[in-house]
Amino acid sequence: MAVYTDITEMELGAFLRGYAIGDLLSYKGIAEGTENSNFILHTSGGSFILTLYEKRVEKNDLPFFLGLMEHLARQGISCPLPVHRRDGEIIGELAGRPAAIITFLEGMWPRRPSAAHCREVGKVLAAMHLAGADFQLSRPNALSLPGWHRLWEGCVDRADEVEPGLRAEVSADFASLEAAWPADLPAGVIHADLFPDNVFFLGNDLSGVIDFYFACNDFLAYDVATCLNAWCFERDHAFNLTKGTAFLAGYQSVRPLTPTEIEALPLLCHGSALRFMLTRLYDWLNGPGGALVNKRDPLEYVRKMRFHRQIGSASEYGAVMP
Ligand SMILES: Nc1ncnc2c1ncn2[C@@H]1O[C@H](COP(=O)(O)OP(=O)(O)OP(=O)(O)O)[C@@H](O)[C@H]1O
Ligand SMILES: N[C@@H](CCO)C(=O)O
Repeated sequence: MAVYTDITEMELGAFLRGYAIGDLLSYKGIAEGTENSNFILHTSGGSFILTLYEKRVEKNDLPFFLGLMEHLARQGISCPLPVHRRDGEIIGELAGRPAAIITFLEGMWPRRPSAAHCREVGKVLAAMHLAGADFQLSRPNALSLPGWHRLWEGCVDRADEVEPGLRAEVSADFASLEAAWPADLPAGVIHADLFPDNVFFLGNDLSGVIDFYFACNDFLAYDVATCLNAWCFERDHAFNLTKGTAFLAGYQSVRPLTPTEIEALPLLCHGSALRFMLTRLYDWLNGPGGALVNKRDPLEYVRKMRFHRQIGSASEYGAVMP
């Protein structure tokens, strides 16, 4: 569930008087998502998403996230456009939380991504990387190596409860990834969480990208690695080379990867798999409500870590050297 903070019609009415988006016709909470409270609003001016930002999102980061959406939308990327209030601001306050309204995107996220979906995602990821190049704000990746360590400290003592031997396995990964992590690859603004549930399609056409709340500055190829993990594995945990090839070809049709980026992919995929394993493991062990609702499986990502460890070259993902 993702309505942590409820709002009354009166509160919402007062909040909406700050905007020029017409009269409220209806609103309801959205069950999907895990981080923030989201509502769909129908007004005489159209449909919108209202988000109340919960604990995990730093208020100081909101100008980066919302400013990025506005920047990308203006560059032709199909993503939500933050709605400005009558006073010109895009961040307000509702029910004691920072809150914003963004435009509604039509479409559905693909429950079973096809190679055609993967190709389109590759293209839009590369287009976002190019469009982000002249975005003026920056935000370091809070979930790179030092952030992974902080998460791990919160789980290490109980890791073996999730799978015996996990503690030793992950500790060894930290050592090898830290020793080899690249220092110098093309960098810029990355989405950092471009999973299928954050990409909408109308049929086979990509209609929009949402959820920029992990966006940050990091290696562009790290975003490529995250998508290989999120889009190109099957439910039985096997890597699908056809999907990997389609995703990378889509990406490279818009922004060719450098040979150094391609060579780094196995390492970046391994690191990105560790990153998502860690947030999942942390939530699994420390999240609210014990073992209840909406918890994502850390072991899915342990399997991906194991897969990437034995990769010899990025051609095994479908990458073609320029
Ligand atoms: N601009 C939008 N247009 C249409 N639907 C949207 C839009 N933004 C969000 N949604 C809907 O709200 C749901 C939750 O949004 P979002 O993914 O941003 O939430 P979240 O709490 O950050 O979740 P998580 O980080 O776990 O994905 C989405 O699955 C989608 O159904
Ligand atoms: N995409 C993340 C969830 C939070 O955005 C995951 O699958 O672990």
